[in-house]
Amino acid sequence: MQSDKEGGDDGCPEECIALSDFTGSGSDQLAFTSKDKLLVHAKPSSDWWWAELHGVIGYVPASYLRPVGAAKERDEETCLEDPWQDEEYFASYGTLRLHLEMLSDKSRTEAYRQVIFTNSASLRNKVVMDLGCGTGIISLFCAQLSQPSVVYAVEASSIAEYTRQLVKQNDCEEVVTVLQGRAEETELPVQVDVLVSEWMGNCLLFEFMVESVLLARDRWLRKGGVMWPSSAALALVPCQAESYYAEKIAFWEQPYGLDFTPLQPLAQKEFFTKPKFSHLIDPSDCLSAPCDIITMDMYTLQVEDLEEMKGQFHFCVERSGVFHGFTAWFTAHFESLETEGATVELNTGPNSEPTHWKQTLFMLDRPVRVYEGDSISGSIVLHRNPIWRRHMTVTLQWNINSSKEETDNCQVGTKSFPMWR
Ligand SMILES: NC(=[NH2+])NCCC[C@H]1O[C@@H](n2cnc3c(N)ncnc32)[C@H](O)[C@@H]1O
Repeated sequence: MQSDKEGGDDGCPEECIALSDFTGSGSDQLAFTSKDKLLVHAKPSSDWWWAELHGVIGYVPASYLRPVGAAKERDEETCLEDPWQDEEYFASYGTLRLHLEMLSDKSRTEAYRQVIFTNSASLRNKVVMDLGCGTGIISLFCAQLSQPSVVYAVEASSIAEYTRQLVKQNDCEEVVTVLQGRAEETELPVQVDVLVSEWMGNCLLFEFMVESVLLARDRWLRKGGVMWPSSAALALVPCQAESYYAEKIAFWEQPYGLDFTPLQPLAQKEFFTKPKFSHLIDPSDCLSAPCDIITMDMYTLQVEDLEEMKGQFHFCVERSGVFHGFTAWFTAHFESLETEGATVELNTGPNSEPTHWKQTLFMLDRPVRVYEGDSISGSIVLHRNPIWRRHMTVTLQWNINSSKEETDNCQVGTKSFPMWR
């Protein structure tokens, strides 16, 4: 409600600077670019403001804006230079640690070899782009198992210098061309028939390397070309996590005969605010059948879709137990180059061979006893961080519909988990 003085009681109109690009979706949202100066006319809610830019007016996400002249956040200072944190990101891939981890992951690496092997005939004379090739393993599989005309192995980190040596060492120079640089800045001489990449991060999206893959698709994949993976899905299941809960919370009940329970709220905040990466869930800890709550079609997905990925779920509790939280993982599918050919699946869930991603555990603040026949329904939102572009926040909202009247379970809950900022 506007007050009678010049500005409103929410300080409007107020000039704000954009901290990051916002492409917006829906006709009433106003798109803008990082560092644009917008005039905020009203702040109807804490999340969405009514603003104007170059004479156009619409809703904008408040978290993307900072009032002109307001003190810059430390994060904002550093992130305006490098919202992608590329320096440390590509430095981490310039050493062998992560490449050793990925190459040691047989499920992951064999899945890509299987894709190349089962499509070897159709890859003959094809032009392939391996985006983020790392040590070049996928490109070497292509050269070793099939006869593509060329594979452009694109790699931004300094490992690319060694990738060139590996290509030479394995007599693949005729086929594989290593291009050092970010895919977004790489020029290829031709369009490609196949764009292959191993871009999946924890919880599928973390690192947001997928944005680079979508941009390369739009720029270099020829009409009718193939994306590998062709699709990907995020799976979720309500679960028990008794040992993790005991390790982090129950521990304080009586260490060495003393009562340390006043530390439990601190422990819950410290250990359960962020998701737990590399969690190995035992299938017996799943309280229901999992479901795919977010699916990504790599042919139609748009970069702006990545700002906010939403999913709904409805789980029927199949076994009584303690609902400690949710576990998430992903599957990726690689369609065949031949019509009617077999699709290859990379499944990082609890019923498949473990991978280096393992699974991701989201712990509730308070465990809830649930019973067979109960249902847990709700929603998940993966909200990309408007400032730190490789990060996101996962917000889970759930309702427990108990099949037993007498239980006093908390029926509704919601929690947001930063990954990592
Ligand atoms: N599955 C993942 N989460 N990460 C595994 C693949 C990551 C590899 O791709 C490289 N990489 C990531 N983004 C890019 C990019 N835009 N351009 C070139 N190389 C890249 C990165 O340096 C690393 O070698």
